Amino acid sequence: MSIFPDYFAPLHLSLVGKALGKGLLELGVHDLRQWTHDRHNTVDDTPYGGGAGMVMKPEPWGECFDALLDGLEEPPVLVVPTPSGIPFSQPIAYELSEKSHLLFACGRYEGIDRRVMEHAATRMEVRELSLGDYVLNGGEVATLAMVEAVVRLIPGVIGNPESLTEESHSDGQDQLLEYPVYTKPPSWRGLDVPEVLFSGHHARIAEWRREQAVELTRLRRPDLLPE
Ligand SMILES: NC(=S)c1ccno1
Repeated sequence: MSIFPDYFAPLHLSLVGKALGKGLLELGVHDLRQWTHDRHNTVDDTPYGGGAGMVMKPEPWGECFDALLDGLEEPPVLVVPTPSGIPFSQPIAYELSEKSHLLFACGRYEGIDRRVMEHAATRMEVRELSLGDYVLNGGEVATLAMVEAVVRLIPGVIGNPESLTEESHSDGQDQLLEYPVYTKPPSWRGLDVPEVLFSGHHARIAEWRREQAVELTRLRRPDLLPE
């Protein structure tokens, strides 16, 4: 749900697009203005208590929920991308990938009237999630990122599911950052591929990759290292 539905055209590309084509998931993009009734399709108003900017009115959201939940066998999960949310993470992506229906509420302006999330919580699970400690102009870009992170975990979307086990933040990597990867040529602009990767000695290669992952994590994300 967004006032800029065209933001989601990229979801018809690449892996998500292929998954849609294979029927592994369905995608609906809903223009919130469809649930306004004035000639200007107004979705915002001035904030109570004063302050800069505008706040998204609750009425269009409520009517949008009514329409989208109508006829659903079970309630969806409402995901609200917001800088004030719980940090989005790979474990949360896995959790969401197992849900049957996700709704993404893309806020704009100074945000969505708080009563929208309070009302939504009476009829579905609500997850206010943040991509990081920075502010975007709206929830659309964050939704694109979250949808990609979630959809790629749906069985059948990624050709080789093994590749999911060795990437950063995966269980197969103990949530460490991913080790460096190389391909041909063996030497490029004076830079050589580490010899161990030519050894054919799988145990040594695995050990080297683990060491690299631990070192990279220690340098960049010591918070991810096991206690
Ligand atoms: N950091 C996130 S998710 C966000 C949403 C809107 N602005 O920032």
